[in-house]
Amino acid sequence: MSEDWGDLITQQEKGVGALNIKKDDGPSPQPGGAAQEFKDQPEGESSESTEDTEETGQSKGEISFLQKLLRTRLVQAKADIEVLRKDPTSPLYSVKSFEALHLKPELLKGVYDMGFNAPSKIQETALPTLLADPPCNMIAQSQSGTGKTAAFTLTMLSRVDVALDYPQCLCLAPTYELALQIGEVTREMSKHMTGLQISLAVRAQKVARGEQLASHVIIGTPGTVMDWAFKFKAFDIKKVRVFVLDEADVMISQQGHQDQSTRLQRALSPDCQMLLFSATYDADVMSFAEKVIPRDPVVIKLRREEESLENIRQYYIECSNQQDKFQALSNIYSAISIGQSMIFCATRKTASWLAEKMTGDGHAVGLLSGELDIEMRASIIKRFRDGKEKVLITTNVSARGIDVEQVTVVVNFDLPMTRDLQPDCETYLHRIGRTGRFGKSGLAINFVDGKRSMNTLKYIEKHFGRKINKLDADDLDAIERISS
Ligand SMILES: Nc1ncnc2c1ncn2[C@@H]1O[C@H](COP(=O)(O)OP(=O)(O)OP(=O)(O)O)[C@@H](O)[C@H]1O
Repeated sequence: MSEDWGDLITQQEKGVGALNIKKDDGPSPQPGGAAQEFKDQPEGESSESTEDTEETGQSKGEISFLQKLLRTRLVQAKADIEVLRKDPTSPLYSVKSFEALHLKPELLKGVYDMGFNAPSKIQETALPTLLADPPCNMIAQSQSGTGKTAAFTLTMLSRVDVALDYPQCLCLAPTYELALQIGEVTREMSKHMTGLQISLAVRAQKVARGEQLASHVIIGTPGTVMDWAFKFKAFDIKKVRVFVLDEADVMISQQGHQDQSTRLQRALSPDCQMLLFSATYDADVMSFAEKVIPRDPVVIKLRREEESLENIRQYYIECSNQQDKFQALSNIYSAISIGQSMIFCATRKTASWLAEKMTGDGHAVGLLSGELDIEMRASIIKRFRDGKEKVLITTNVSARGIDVEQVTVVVNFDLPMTRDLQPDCETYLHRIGRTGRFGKSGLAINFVDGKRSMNTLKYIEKHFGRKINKLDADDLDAIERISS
């Protein structure tokens, strides 16, 4: 995925046609830019939110996009794959290398240039089927970060004929930012495919009446794609050979998107290859998937990665109030050298208070919270990933999907609770499961202030069957020892 928000922002300034992304020195959200479109969209429900304390102002699309920005690499997924074929006699192919897929040499070069040495689990299972002839429809589910985008991008680029000057591949994404991300991956992967042109069908991009697109791949949001296809007739949807619907689980959170996607799909030629990707396979996603991907799709489901707390040393510190917690935090930061850390607070108010206190103490702190617009949050994530800030203070917004390699310490300034104030073990796992990945050891420190939070801690300890040791915030030697 793109690591450069600046690139994404500048793309909005370009006209329809080939992606011609100008490099930008850093995040420079444009006031009034196209990302502003999101403010008008309905707010999504985050299962991580609680009414008066948490982030409630974000759509699923925004969350998905921010998680992508926080992720720096492929999530390792377990091998448990379920493949449902309508034709039980079909062999289940699997490839262990990109060479085995017999890609066009220029495409293979693009894949290697992106640093992909071998296909991921979902890619190794899906790609042989995706690239087989005759083309076959597919519904594929696997958790975020397992390589789905690369899988369908590769499919589109494998099937495109650069000699033909009209759109042949159409990819729908639920939001502007997600569409731009896919555009970025497609651009990178196709960089050796001379003449290949990509158009972004997002609200900021206009087509003139009567204009005929000569680009080969269109990536966009359903509403704009519909306008281009039906209102402006800027391309002939019947000539599309590969249709991809990405992030179906996010897409269905908006009825309008569902309807638009379905209308577009119905206008496709019957022999167009239709693909749907989703990070989850709840019943509502599957029923939408079956509606929008008819005609015997192959269904691939990859079991969710199970995170483990094995490599993470967990501690708790008893404090009497917020100020006391801050003091404990200061002791920790003075006693151990921390690469990068994330601190989770229950409320925006606490998060802002803490950010101010820590900044006053000379720490380089980023504050990520829901009241900021998406451009600001993207820019904060980029700065943190680039190491410009060592501490990221946040509420639950970023608990999931964080995979910033340098994060060695996670602090629960407040323990995670559900909406009805019960211990939230799942969020705890997502928060601290982000350090200590890939065999590295991580450190999680929990602040406990009072009976309720002590009960929460005990509950979490019991739930995971792993001891959370007590730490004395005034014993600097002990704090020093836990870091070694
Ligand atoms: N075969 C591969 N080898 C190494 N890295 C890969 C490979 N495939 C994808 N990646 C990288 O892993 C990360 C996640 O991949 P990708 O974005 O395709 O996942 P995804 O399943 O589409 O995630 P989401 O559901 O959030 O869209 C990206 O940074 C991508 O560049």
